[in-house]
Formats: sequence, structure tokens, C-alpha cells
Amino acid sequence: MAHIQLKNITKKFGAHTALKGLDLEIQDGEFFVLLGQTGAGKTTTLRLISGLETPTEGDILIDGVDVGPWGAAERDVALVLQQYSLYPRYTVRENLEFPLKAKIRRLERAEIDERVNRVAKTLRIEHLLDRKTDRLSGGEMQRVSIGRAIVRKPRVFLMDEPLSALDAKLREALRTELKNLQVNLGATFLFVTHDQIEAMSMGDKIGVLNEGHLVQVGTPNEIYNNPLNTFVARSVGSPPMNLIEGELRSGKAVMTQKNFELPFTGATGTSAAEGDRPLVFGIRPEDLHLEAGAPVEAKVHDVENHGVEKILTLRVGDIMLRATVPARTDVALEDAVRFAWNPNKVVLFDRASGVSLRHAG
Ligand SMILES: Nc1ncnc2c1ncn2[C@@H]1O[C@H](COP(=O)(O)OP(=O)(O)OP(=O)(O)O)[C@@H](O)[C@H]1O
Repeated sequence: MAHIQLKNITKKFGAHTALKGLDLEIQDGEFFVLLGQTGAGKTTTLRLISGLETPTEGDILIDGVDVGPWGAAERDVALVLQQYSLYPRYTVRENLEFPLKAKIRRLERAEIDERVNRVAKTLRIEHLLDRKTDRLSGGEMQRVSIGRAIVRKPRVFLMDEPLSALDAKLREALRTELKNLQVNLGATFLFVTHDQIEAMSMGDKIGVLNEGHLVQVGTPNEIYNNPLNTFVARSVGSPPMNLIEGELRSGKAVMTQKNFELPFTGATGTSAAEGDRPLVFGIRPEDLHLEAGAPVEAKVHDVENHGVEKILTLRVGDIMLRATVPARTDVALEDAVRFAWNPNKVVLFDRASGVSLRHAG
């Protein structure tokens, strides 16, 4: 178990700056997810913590100790990658024993057996112990890779998209297992992914990374309900938050799309809302609902049936809005419908900076 702190980390590769002044703190026993698109700097962050790269500027502290001078082995962190790095001609048992046989560990045979058996039981791969790893399915191989990390009892687990090579069903199953495992071990996990569903479902905390900048850190609820800016608003939620242009007029927010104009009755949420200015309204699809007599008319442009719910695309003039409605809602393409929204749930963003007025205030 360990507490990790990154202080003002910058990492340059030649002329390219991969990380820019990154400050990040991961509490002991926390499941922290770093969410970002390709090239955001996720892998670089993991490689810096594990000691495979050196920061251009800034410090990395593990349990309050500056680990800058320490090599990868001394840091005692385990890195699990998307591509399983197993020895193909070895059995599962041999692969699990391997990290324990390093000379510096000097473990007794009985201790090695005990650890391997316990990990195999935890990951439900006991029946595979004597099988060669090239005879395993993708999900089994990834379990063994995770097992190789656990068996060492490292201080920190760093996971680089470990589930992204697996099919959807397996990914879902392993998400739950990995989360349970982290809770049972009480371990500190830093898990990086570009998949917002993974981030939302697994993280105690999420850090949203964009082009080497940490944009926002918060619990999944904070990130979802109170995004710092339109980038974060678009990064989480499926379908994503509706973002509609409008403006502030005499203290009232007004949506001013070409074909409709609507007063917004909810609180603007900040004193920074004084003075007229261009805004973006953020409304989650589940906060839009169909209602007879509601203020705005729309045409049903698309209907996706997802079992328990339907995702509608509504066309209002030339803008498209997504609405998540109960599956029993009876609508067909090109139906005329009316919709309303929950004014308390609307998030207002400054159009120029993209920053939420709640945060700017
Ligand atoms: N060794 C290197 N030399 C030069 N540029 C690098 C090197 N490693 C990473 N980069 C660059 O730094 C940026 C961040 O890369 P990084 O691998 O950390 O992104 P990522 O968020 O993990 O992306 P992905 O999801 O695609 O793995 C990218 O623009 C990448 O091209």
C-alpha cells in the first residue's frame, strides 16, 4: 500500500511536451483512474512513476519519499500492460513463480507455493496452473498477467489499459473482478484508460487528462454532474451531454438557437454570471423528457432501442439533441414530440473559455 504524489511533472520528448506541470495525488488504497484520449500522456505518467522514464521537471514521491534517484526495481511498483507479457512456453505456474525467484527476494519454496496458490485462487485460474500460457484464451492470459503483478505484493499497481484487448463481455466481467480484487487487497491502483465506462464504473477518483494537462480530478459523480468544462462534459456519459449555444441576458440564461428561443429558469449558480455573455448549455440526455404541452417541439430523428431504455435523437431546427427515455415510450421516426428538461440539472459554460460557471464562480 502506498500514497503517490506527482509534483509539477513535465516530460518532454525532444521538442514534444507529453506532460505539462502535472500535479496528481493518489491516496493509499485508492482506485484512481486516469482517463484520456490517445496521446494524452497516460502511458508516460505510468512509466514515470514506475521509473522507466525520468521527468524533465518535477518530483515523484511514494509515501512521502522522493523516488527520483531510485531505479524501477527499488520502487516496488507493478505495471500491467494491455499486451500480456507472459513466457509462452512456460506453464501458468512457472509464469507466476517467475517474479518470486529473483535473487533479491530469496523466498523459500513453501512461501513461493503458498503465494502462487493463493493468487491462483483469487483470480480463479487454479485449474490452469499446469497449462502452457500459449494455450490460454485472452481473458485467461490477462488474469495470469494480473496474477504475476499481485504475487509480488507490490506497493502500487499501475495498469495500462489492461482490459482493452478483450471482448466486451469479458471486459465487463474483469472490470468487476479487478475492482473487487483492489478492495480485497486494499491496494493503491492507478489505472489508465480511454474508456469512460471503465473510468466511471471502477474509479474511486477520476483524473481527466487532455494533451498532457490534468483538466479535472473528482469522484465519478463529481465529474459526471459537475464537469469543469465542456471537454470534461464531452469525455464522460454515453450518449454525451447535449451542448447547446445560448446567452446570458440581464441575468437570465436564454437558449438562442435559430429556431427556438427559451428562457432558462434555473439558477446560473455563480456571481460570475453578471453581464450578458455567450454561453453553452449542458443538458444530460436523461434530464430531457418528453411531455405533452412542454415548451419545445421537436421531430424524432432517430430511435435506438437499448432494452430498458431508448435513446432518441431529437431534431429542433438544425440542432440535434439526445434524450434517454424509458423503453415503453412509444415513438416513431419523424413523430412530432414536445420536450422539457430539469432546469436544476443544466450546467452553464462560458462559451469563450468552455469553463463551467459553477467552477468559475
Ligand atoms: N519515447 C517517446 N519519444 C517521443 N515521443 C513520445 C515518446 N513516448 C511518448 N511520446 C509522445 O508523448 C505523447 C503522450 O504519449 P503517451 O503514450 O503517454 O499517450 P497515451 O495517453 O498513453 O496514449 P495511448 O492511449 O495512445 O497509449 C504522445 O504524443 C506520444 O507520441
